[in-house]
Amino acid sequence: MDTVIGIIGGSGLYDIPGLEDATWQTVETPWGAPSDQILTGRLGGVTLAFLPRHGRGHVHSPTTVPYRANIDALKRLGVTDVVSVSACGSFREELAPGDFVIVDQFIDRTFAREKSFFGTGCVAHVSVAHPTCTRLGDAAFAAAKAAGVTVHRGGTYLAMEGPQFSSVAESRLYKSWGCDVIGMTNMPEAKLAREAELCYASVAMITDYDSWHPDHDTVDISTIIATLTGNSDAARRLVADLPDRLGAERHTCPHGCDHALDHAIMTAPDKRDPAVTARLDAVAGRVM
Ligand SMILES: CSC[C@H]1O[C@H](OP(=O)(O)O)[C@H](O)[C@@H]1O
Ligand SMILES: Nc1ncnc2[nH]cnc12
Repeated sequence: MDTVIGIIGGSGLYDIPGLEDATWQTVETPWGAPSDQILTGRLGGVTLAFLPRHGRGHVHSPTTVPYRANIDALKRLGVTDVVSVSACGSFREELAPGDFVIVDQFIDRTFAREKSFFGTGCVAHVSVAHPTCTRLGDAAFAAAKAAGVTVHRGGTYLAMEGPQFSSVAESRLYKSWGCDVIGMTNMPEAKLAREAELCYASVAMITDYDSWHPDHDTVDISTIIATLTGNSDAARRLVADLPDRLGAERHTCPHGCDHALDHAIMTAPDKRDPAVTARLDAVAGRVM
């Protein structure tokens, strides 16, 4: 089996220059249209698919990003490994603006999004105890180092609904919970990637200290954009280094990400709704 790398580009990352045979492809899914066309091509001998999470021109808010369509579309294109790149606030002094963090845990505080491919007609429960893939996170960590950025391995990402930033009281609360970074988009994306049996890693690009820090201004969009402008080249260097780390030949994930559905579906085969199972062709076809 071949490795196919999927990159979900967040705020500030809307394209990947330098792909061989680059084509923007329209992909249709049973969950509607993805955020945008998907840029496919070859990089370092590996196939890569790039999806701008908010769409080119930043048209989708964190709440309206079509997360299910995005993950389904990547799966449909044969993607095996998804790396998310996201702008994030920091809850720790030592995670400074400009640094990258390879996130490994999440606290999901979003509440206005569809969070599963499954439901009435075909119920499934996957584990997200370890919501990111260690092998893929290690590759992203090494690629970030090679890209010359200050990068930290491991961190808990608080996913908030947005689109407004947190109040000072909320920011202090999340910090007191032990969260490391905050953003608005990695949930339910990471949960859906697990349901689709895709390895998922998240690269947080720190843009600000949110609103808890006594010596820094509370977060606003102009600070974020200023930091992102400096960060986007480093993010592209990181992406360019990934094919070498992952290799063209894909082996079974040692952490089981690609077998997450093995024992997850609860609904008896004769009780499954055919219309619901038809929608799951790409995501769960392996076990249906
Ligand atoms: C542009 S600031 C807020 C916005 O940026 C982050 O998006 P992404 O994770 O796609 O980089 C954050 O989660 C908010 O959606
Ligand atoms: N402080 C913050 N809160 C939520 N999302 C963010 N994205 C970048 N900085 C953020």
